[in-house]
Amino acid sequence: PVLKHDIELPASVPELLLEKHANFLLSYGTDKDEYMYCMTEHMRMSGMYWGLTALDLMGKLEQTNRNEVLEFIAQCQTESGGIAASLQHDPHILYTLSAVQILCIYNALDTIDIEKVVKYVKERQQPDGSFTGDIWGEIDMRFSFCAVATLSLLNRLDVIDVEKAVEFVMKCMNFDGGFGSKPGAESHAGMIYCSIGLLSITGNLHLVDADQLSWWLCERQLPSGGLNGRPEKLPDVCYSWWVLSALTILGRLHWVNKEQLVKFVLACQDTESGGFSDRPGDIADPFHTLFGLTALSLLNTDYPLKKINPTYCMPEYVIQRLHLKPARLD
Ligand SMILES: COc1ccc(S(=O)(=O)N2Cc3cc(-c4ccc(C=O)o4)ccc3N(Cc3cncn3C)C[C@H]2Cc2ccc(O)cc2)cc1
Ligand SMILES: [Zn+2]
Repeated sequence: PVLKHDIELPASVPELLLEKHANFLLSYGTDKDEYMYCMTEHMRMSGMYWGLTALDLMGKLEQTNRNEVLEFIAQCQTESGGIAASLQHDPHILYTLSAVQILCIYNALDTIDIEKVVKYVKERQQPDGSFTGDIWGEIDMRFSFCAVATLSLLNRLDVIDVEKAVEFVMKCMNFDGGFGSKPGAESHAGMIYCSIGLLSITGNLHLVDADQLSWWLCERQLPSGGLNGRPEKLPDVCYSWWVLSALTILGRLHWVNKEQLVKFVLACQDTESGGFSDRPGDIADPFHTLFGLTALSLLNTDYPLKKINPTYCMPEYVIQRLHLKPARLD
């Protein structure tokens, strides 16, 4: 039997409900007892990065409490220099990147000890060029991207062995042109974003077969217009980001059907609460809200959204303010 790997879109989809999405994000986490607020404490720093970046894209950053956020980040920096997701939590490279991204958006890098952040990230690199996520030793190519993105935002890529880091990423490339989380792991759109992002920052995009990889990426688009992360999977709005950002860096964004994808993304809006969910009809969250908006930003729609930088997943004006020029194939 043919397995169902796609969804039916409703006949009509709502317009972009920007005010509702802004209110959804601004009120997320105000009720400290709210179920989702408690359930996401372990990734609070990333949740704040997703919400603040989405609000900035909508031109609502001045409605956020800048001082409260900066105070929280400073309190989350630990003895090791690494930054934790929440107070009293352990530091991790995922949350160290999220914190540095937020500080760059607020133009407030001087509110934490940068030298100690650099030391923490440097200590994560292994002899084979790979990176651990924290002191417990888990290796994942995601952490290589986090390390390189964090250090490049701080203009301190000099402290790690970039060549070895690139060597490890290329060991994660598969015969289908895609990338997995470790050598031999299956290709996944999220891992392709991390590897292409790292190669973009370090100026090594010539190492990939752009046509073969872009073909694998645009194969992610389904009849519903949505994109999935691997063959045989259901579409999900966050894959719009992983796939579109990589295709943009590879200079082949035009290979996807823009109109159908825009329709899918708009169908993922929650017209009641505001925000985007992974698929039409599911619960909205800040993670999918950011990636619904970044997809519309990358697709050059007429909606009043700021440009997103495909390599760093941060507003383009912030990357320009930092004088960063991540490479792209044209
Ligand atoms: C709801 O189940 C999960 C599963 C994994 C995670 S995760 O932290 O490993 N992560 C990010 C992620 C976050 C959310 C979410 C809900 C509410 C908030 C508040 O900010 O954020 C939801 C999902 C999610 N996932 C899981 C996912 C998304 N689409 C399909 N799935 C299975 C992604 C996951 C991995 C990740 C991706 C990017 C990143 O920067 C960090 C982690 C979180 C919740
Ligand atoms: Zn998703």
